[in-house]
Amino acid sequence: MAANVVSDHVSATIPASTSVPSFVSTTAAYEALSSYKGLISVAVVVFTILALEQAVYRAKKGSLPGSPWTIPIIGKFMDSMNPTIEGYISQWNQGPLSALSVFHIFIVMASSNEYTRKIFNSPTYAEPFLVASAPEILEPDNWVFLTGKLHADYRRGLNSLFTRKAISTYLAIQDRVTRAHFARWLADSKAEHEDIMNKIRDLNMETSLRVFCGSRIPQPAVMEITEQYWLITLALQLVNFPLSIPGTNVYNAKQCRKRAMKHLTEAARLSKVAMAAGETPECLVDEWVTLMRAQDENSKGKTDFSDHEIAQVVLSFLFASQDAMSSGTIYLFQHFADFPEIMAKVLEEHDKIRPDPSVPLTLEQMDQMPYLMAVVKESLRLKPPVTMVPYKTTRAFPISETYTVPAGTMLIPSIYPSVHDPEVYPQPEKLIPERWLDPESPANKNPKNYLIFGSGPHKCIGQEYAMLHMANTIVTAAATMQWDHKRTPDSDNVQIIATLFPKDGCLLRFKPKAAAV
Ligand code: HEM
Repeated sequence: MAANVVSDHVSATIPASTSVPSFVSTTAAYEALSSYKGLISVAVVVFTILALEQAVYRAKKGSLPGSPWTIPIIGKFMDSMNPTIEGYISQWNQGPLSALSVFHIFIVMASSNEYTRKIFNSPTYAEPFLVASAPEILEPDNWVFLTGKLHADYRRGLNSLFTRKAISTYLAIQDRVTRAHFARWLADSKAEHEDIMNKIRDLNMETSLRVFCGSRIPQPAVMEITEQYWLITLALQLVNFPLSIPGTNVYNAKQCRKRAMKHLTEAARLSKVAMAAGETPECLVDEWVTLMRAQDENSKGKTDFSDHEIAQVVLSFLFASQDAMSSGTIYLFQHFADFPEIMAKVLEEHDKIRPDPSVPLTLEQMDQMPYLMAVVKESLRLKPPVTMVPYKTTRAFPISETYTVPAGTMLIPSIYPSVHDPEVYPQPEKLIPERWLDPESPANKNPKNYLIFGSGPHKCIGQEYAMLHMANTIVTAAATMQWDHKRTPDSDNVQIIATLFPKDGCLLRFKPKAAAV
């Protein structure tokens, strides 16, 4: 019926002079109108969806600053493909909380210290939300995905791996591995300056694997994991094709994880055999197995870790540390070269404590080098490896008096603004290690701003180990080698590959030190 009405109307509008027979023109017009009508219907549906998208975004955004509209469908996808620190700063400058959306994922970013800390410390409302592909990469039952009491209990079982006593035994391993890498850097040193990104990544990976697994993991396995780990870093970018199909970053990372897990599980098995045979513990896994053997049912936390679980924990440590440690170490090398007066002061302090640089440093000696530790702390502050940590709300989160973050929102506490706050760190863009030496300085009076390692129940478990590893690496490098930095217009610019790196990769040239052993 309706069709007739339309066709009558259309035929009436066909000019009488047309040479086309009227029944043909009527049918053609009818078809044209039908497809026109179809197009209109599609347009109405699309328009409704887009309007709904804007309405949902605006409803969730509420009073928060941020674009009043979201770019249809993709939101700020293009920005997240190529993140820049300038882009983040402009988002943070919008307010202590601001909104954006990427592919319908509603995101609230916190820039103030107050809100950032509140997110880190509100486990009943928000939990860490690594990248969407993380469960594929690490396996969904990896302990890093646990929450609440389960997480706390599991983590308690791991705390013994990072006590001062444990860390002091790792220093000698770190020393041995880093010196072997320095020797190779010197042997391979060319006339031109070279990008040190890969050198540092390799050094950190081998150090970590030897600290965690000692000789329980054979050298070819160390090399295989070191060579392939980059595949995991690539899959960790905030935006990635989410499915694991051949050729995608997530698929490649998964294959890399499978190979790494095979080696790490075997290392755990060998460690259990060696400890049962009464061998002396020589690495983190050995210490852990020894502790497990000594624990009884009254011990707190989880104590019965299988080979697979041990391997998963080691993998989680690699996952959490490799990029951040590489970022922190690269900037230390760059800062030591760019500020020779700071390097000279570190060496002056060091030479009194360790006159013979061929001997590994002990933890007690590290304790006697406050200036060195201040430089490491300040270098991390200036270029925080982790600028923000994605969390997700598990329920509506009344974060302020005027705004409640909806359940299921990606909520991002940002570290960078807290450690660049000019009230707490005057001249925040300058490397000033001395700010950490005066107990009355605003930096020391406001420890809550130093969020480099997070805060709350998920605070970095490897913080002390990481600081000591980086301090040991840089001071031993400075005591045994010389290097100069080829500065480029990009040396102070930042590229974000999961963590922060100098945009030019940091071009250095190494030489042996005349008096170095
Ligand atoms: C410069 C080096 C490092 C930096 C800047 C860093 C930073 C961080 C940050 C910001 C977090 C999130 C904290 C939170 O959500 O509150 C974190 C978590 C974590 N980090 Fe680190 N980290 C570093 C090195 C390491 C190392 C060496 C290890 C292990 C040996 C490690 C293991 C972990 C683990 C397992 C977590 C998750 C803890 C949990 O969920 O309970 N990190 N780290």
